[in-house]
Amino acid sequence: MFFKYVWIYWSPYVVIAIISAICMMGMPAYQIIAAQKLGIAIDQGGSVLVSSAIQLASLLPLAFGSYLLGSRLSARLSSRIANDIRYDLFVKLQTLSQSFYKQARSGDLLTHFSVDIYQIEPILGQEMIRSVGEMVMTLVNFGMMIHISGSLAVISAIPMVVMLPITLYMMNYLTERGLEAINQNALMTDAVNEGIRAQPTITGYGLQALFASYFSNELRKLEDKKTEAVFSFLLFTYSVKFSAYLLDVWVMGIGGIYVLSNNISLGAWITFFTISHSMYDLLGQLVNTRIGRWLGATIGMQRIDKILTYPTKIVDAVDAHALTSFEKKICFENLSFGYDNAQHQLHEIDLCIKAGQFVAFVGSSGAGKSTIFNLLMRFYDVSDGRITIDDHDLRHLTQKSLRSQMGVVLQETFLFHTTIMNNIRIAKPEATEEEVFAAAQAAEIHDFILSLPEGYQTMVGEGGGRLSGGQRQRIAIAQALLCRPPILLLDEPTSSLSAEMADAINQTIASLAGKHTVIMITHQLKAATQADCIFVLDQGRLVEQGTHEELLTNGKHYRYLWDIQQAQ
Ligand SMILES: Nc1ncnc2c1ncn2[C@@H]1O[C@H](COP(=O)(O)OP(=O)(O)OP(=O)(O)O)[C@@H](O)[C@H]1O
Repeated sequence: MFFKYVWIYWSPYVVIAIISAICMMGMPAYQIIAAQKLGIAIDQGGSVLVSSAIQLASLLPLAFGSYLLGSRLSARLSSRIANDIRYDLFVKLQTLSQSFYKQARSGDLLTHFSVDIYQIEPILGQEMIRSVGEMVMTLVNFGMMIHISGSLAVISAIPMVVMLPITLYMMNYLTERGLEAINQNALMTDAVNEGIRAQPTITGYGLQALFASYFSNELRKLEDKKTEAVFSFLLFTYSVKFSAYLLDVWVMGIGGIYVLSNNISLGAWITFFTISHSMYDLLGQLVNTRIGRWLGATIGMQRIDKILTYPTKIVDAVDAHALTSFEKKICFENLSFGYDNAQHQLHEIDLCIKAGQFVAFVGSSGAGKSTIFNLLMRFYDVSDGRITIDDHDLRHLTQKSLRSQMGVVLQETFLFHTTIMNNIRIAKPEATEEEVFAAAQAAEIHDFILSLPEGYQTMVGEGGGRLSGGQRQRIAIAQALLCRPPILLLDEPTSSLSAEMADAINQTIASLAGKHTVIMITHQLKAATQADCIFVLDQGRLVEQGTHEELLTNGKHYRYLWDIQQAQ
């Protein structure tokens, strides 16, 4: 899996990577030459020492400069590739369905962009190039050892072959421990995230001690997981170091026998030993430093892979066509739906909404109102029956064209930390000022905006915090209206507002009907009294429909809900 991503993200930069790898071989190549010169000096006497030193001194800046250039190129490559992954991850997250977000943990998602990519970044750039360079140099070193004495080189390598399965087993063990530590780190981030978001509730109910204890529990688990991961890694690195020292002793012993039996000269043996020492050094680095980082990167990539390969459940059909307008009606035909196969949340719903109508879906909590909304936006596909828009099955339309016919106002408005002008323009950045003013006028917020000292250039604060709930909601309506959508979907647009503010927004909404098809989901019946048709849901079934007056006279469930709400 890791190499699949190496291939994907490296292929655009192969040339630069090769140049960088070659440059980085400057220093190891210098070390081989230095070892050769030393051997020659021992065998031929001190006379060649001065000329060797002069040659080495002139080579050193070249080798060092080339190494620095390679490092610079590979550092750039690391950041570029890490950003490519971040970008793909971000884009993928934008395409994932609501069902993904219902079960995802935000702390975990944020950890992908920080910890996971942080682990991958050096590996897919510098470390990869260094590792390739070190592997090549290891082979070159071994070739040199064979050149000096083939049999001595083979005997020297025997312990490495023995150690290979142990190393592989330990790598596997390390990966598992590392994955556990990172997953626990994500849980800890999640707890912080929740603690910040739930701050008003925590303070309001005096839950600080409870949350502190919950967080401390998560920290303790993190401490355990990290200790295990770090200790197993240390164990691994020490055993590699131990093996490298053992190999030195092994080569020294075997080499001694070779020299004593005149199989090689002392100078050749010193060259052999210096090269083999530098090869074990390289291998030690490769295994200790690089493999540790490689394992970290593999863990990060495994976690990111889950997102990058997460199936996009709602995809456009191969023969999907674009919906260019909405002129007649939206119909639910014998529609049933369940979030999972075990149970349906909506049962056999039949209804029609004519273009230009103002309709409302009402019902008690859990009746299925938001589910209707999710299906209309095609965040999910129906289980049975179908939804049509101007006689086109939603599943045969492109999602983009379907949603371009809709403007959405959600229960909780999210405003970006920028100006009012930019916030209204969010869905149509190219909108002219006049178009923005017209949308704000229709949402009845234009005059208020002009009354602010900086007018449309007023910064709204993080999450729109400098505006009241009602003002935020009107800006959200202006946002939705800017694209002049034929259909306006409103999800509990007044639920968090005062009665006075809710009445004012309800008047604004009613005034939009006719110009738009307004579909509102609300549990506040008062918000629906002006609707042309109210659909009453109960436990996922459409139990009644009609105008407010008709339902008050003939409806049982509606009348029941109305009486309860009036009594409150
Ligand atoms: N993502 C989901 N996965 C599984 N079940 C869900 C999911 N979302 C909602 N449900 C279930 O579907 C049913 C209808 O929920 P829905 O949110 O549509 O009701 P609602 O009428 O909008 O309620 P409320 O007024 O409280 O928002 C409920 O029983 C709910 O538990």
